[in-house]
Amino acid sequence: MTGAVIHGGWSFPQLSSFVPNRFGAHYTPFTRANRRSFGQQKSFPLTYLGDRAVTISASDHNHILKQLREETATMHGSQMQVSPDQAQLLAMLVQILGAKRCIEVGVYTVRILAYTFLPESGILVACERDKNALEVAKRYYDRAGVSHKVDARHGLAVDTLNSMIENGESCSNDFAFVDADKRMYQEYFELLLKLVRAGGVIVIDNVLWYGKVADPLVDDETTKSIRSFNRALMDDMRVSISMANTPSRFMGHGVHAWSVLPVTECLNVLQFGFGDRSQLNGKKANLQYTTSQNTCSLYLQNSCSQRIGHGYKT
Ligand SMILES: C[S@@+](CC[C@H](N)C(=O)[O-])C[C@H]1O[C@@H](n2cnc3c(N)ncnc32)[C@H](O)[C@@H]1O
Repeated sequence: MTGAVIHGGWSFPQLSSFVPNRFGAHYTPFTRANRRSFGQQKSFPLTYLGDRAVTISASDHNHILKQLREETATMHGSQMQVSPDQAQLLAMLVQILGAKRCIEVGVYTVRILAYTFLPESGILVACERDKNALEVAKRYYDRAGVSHKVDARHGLAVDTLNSMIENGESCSNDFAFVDADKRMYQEYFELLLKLVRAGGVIVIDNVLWYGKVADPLVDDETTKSIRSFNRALMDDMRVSISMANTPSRFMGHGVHAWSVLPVTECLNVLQFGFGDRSQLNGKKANLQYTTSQNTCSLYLQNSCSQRIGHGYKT
């Protein structure tokens, strides 16, 4: 096969030989990967693994958090809440870091677990533009007994972050989590680089955006914006980065990739997204596809040959 790549016993044509198929209309555009309906594949469906990961590593043992999840599930936008395993990873980072001052950009209702690890003198600045969601979050901060550690700011996150800088809070924060408007990621990042101290951690969610950043067929504004943010980060000498893939039951897409980006002067940043870091660098990305009788799957050549896209023959 011309241009084939051998990986893990499989032979895949290079992505470049796949792309023209779009124009030849051999395949419909990719859909989100790893849904249960794709469970006939040779690899384990990652949603299943996600379910297992949640079950074995991060059950909602905090009953207040569980109630919050249940209430949130009835709300508009409930799919936005992070899964328990992801929340637990954040909580562990906050704990390991010994964070005292945290910033959350895009709160919705959840994430209490992370901030229960803040010391009594600790503070979370919670930026959220949705008043209703923030009210729910505040009610549960009360119930969890952490409301004295939360400075809930209703409004646009950029305004809140700018006002913190104006108030002289630069370099005084240990940890930040970014999960609001994806098209604003670069702006949030620049502001947080000022606000978070050297040696702190910045966590960024959804950087691979359901695998769309690696799908050449997707060019909506949000995806393009995340792509360009990711590219900029790869070349940003102020940070060093890392990404962890975590399965996500609640997001329903199997692979949920998270990465950590430390700043050169030891500021650490963590990205969450979908897929693998190799997706983020156009030059290094090594995407392949494989076909069966009726389907076509897009793979990343990484340690676990993740399937990140799926299409059907037309
Ligand atoms: C994906 S949800 C956050 C989920 C939450 N971080 C969690 O982990 O469960 C995104 C939230 O960001 C908020 N948001 C979006 N754009 C915003 C902005 N420009 N300023 C403040 N909040 C924003 C939305 O209202 C929404 O509640």
